[in-house]
Amino acid sequence: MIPQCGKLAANSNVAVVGAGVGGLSFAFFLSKLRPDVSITVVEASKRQGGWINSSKIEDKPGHAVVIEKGPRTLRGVAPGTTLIIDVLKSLNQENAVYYIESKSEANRKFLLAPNDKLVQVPNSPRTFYNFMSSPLGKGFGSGLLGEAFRKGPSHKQSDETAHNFISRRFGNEHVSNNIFSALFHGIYAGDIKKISAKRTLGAMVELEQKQGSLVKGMIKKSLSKLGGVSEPQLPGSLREYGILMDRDADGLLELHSRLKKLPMLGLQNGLETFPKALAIALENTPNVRIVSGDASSRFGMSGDGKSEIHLASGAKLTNFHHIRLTNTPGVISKMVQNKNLIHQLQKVHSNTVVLVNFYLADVDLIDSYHSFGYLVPQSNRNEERLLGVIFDSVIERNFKPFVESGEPHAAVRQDGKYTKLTAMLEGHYLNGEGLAGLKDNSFYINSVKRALSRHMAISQEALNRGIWQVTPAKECLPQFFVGYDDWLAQLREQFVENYGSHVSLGGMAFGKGPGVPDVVMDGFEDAAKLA
Ligand SMILES: Cc1cc2nc3c(=O)[nH]c(=O)nc-3n(C[C@H](O)[C@H](O)[C@H](O)COP(=O)(O)OP(=O)(O)OC[C@H]3O[C@@H](n4cnc5c(N)ncnc54)[C@H](O)[C@@H]3O)c2cc1C
Ligand SMILES: C=Cc1c2[nH]c(c1C)Cc1[nH]c(c(CCC(=O)O)c1C)Cc1[nH]c(c(C)c1CCC(=O)O)Cc1[nH]c(c(C)c1C=C)C2
Repeated sequence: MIPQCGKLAANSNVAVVGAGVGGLSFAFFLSKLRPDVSITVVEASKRQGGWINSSKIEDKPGHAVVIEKGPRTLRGVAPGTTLIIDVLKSLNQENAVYYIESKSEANRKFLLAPNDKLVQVPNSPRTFYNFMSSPLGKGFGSGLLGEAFRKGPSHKQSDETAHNFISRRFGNEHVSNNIFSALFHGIYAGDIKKISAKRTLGAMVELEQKQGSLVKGMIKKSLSKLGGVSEPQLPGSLREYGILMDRDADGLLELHSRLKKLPMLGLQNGLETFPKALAIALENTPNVRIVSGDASSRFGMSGDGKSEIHLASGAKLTNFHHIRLTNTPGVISKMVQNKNLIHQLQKVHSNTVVLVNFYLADVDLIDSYHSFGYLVPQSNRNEERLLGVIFDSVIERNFKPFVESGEPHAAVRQDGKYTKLTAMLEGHYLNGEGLAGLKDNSFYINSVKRALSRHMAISQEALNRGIWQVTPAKECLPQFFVGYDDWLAQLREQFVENYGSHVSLGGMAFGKGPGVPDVVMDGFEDAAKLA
């Protein structure tokens, strides 16, 4: 987000706080658009990539296995994914791109019913029948049939919880408790009963406000599409990207048209391949430097219209015309001095997710549940406080090379069987206790073993033979509370009051959404506003 501001003067200095994918993308695009501008990226840790963290273990001498400790897939439909793939192409790394076909088993998803049975999310008449016959189907059929006749709120309200919105539209709370609460676990690690409907279900909220109901709105939208088969168009942000970055418009349109039909994509050696490629390109760019292992402790205006950053090491970086912050509101609140700003930033809580990675060579324990994975809705008793499980080995074995010259994915080449999965726990369940409530690694490993045995009948003996790793991602996912959009508008005003156009905000909490594509697109758009 950049307040309405002028372009950077020639030979300006810009600082970027954070070398996650948001900060690296912003720096990359700005360095391309304005090679005269000096850019300093300040990163607290010694590694770059932020929550994107593709680590490696060696299960046999010389055989490296990628273990994802953060994101691993990108949704194809997001315009930001087109940007990511096109940047990888410009860096001659298109061969690293893999995709999952819509009809692939890796695009199936399961939900855990209250009776601890895994039920596939419908993608065919048979799976629809099975789903509706399960406890998860309660209230869905009647809710959908009556949805078009249920009125919206008597008064236009600014915001409400996603739970209230869904429950009003379906005329019962079962659909939220059984289905939508699981999706909110799988994206926000959050509690649907506390998250903003406007921020997370904006398109649905707009349909109710404008068309009176979701079904009416979707029918109207479909009919309008039937009216005129329009030529495929590039979204505005991609058109701007093509022009400013001198990318072939037809090629971009073809790329975007192809990507938006793909449910998800991944990268060889993990998603970290993208931030790594950005960091290498930046390190080979004149006027750009990355300072790693030294946190920004505070920043502010230095009186001459410039801004400065104080580092944890005691060093001070001065003479900046613009500072880009790409951290969560809680982290930023520790860097500012203004009490009102601190108070406003501290209103946003970020949930902690505990990731438990499991790998076992030579045997496929996932067997009849081959899919992307499963999510646990709030209607399940869920004593382990499990949010969901991703079946990485199923995803990897179904990856197809995005370009013809691309090699089959290592998992496919191997053709051997193996089990790789990532369980995610805690999230909003930890909120009552905070970080002090985090348990030790063996507690989480045992919780996942119990859950996998109960949900998938995987034997404890097999689970005991595998490799386990536990990674607490502390305060990683900002929670979009009810009224978040109004909060963000107020925060933007406060930043302009305090820093004019000298500071901008990027990253999960301030842009279009929490996903990598959103953060990368925000980075491009805001770099373009300055350039
Ligand atoms: C468990 C998990 C799973 C996810 N899965 C997906 C997925 O499947 N698909 C998807 O699209 N998205 C996913 N996401 C979201 C994705 O990780 C984020 O969108 C993306 O990584 C955000 O990047 P960022 O640069 O905005 O922030 P971050 O990655 O948080 O980077 C911020 C950087 O700032 C640094 N920093 C912090 N404090 C300071 C300081 N004081 N000074 C200097 N540097 C500092 C940090 O070390 C970090 O490197 C997932 C996130 C999590 C946590
Ligand atoms: C079980 C917990 C979690 C899983 N992923 C995340 C959590 C907290 C985090 C996360 N996952 C995605 C995003 C980006 C969302 C976006 O706006 O792009 C984030 C922040 C991706 C994602 N996760 C699911 C879907 C349908 C998507 C979007 C498509 C994609 O990018 O692949 C649902 C889902 N998440 C998890 C599982 C096991 C699951 C479905 C079975 C893990």
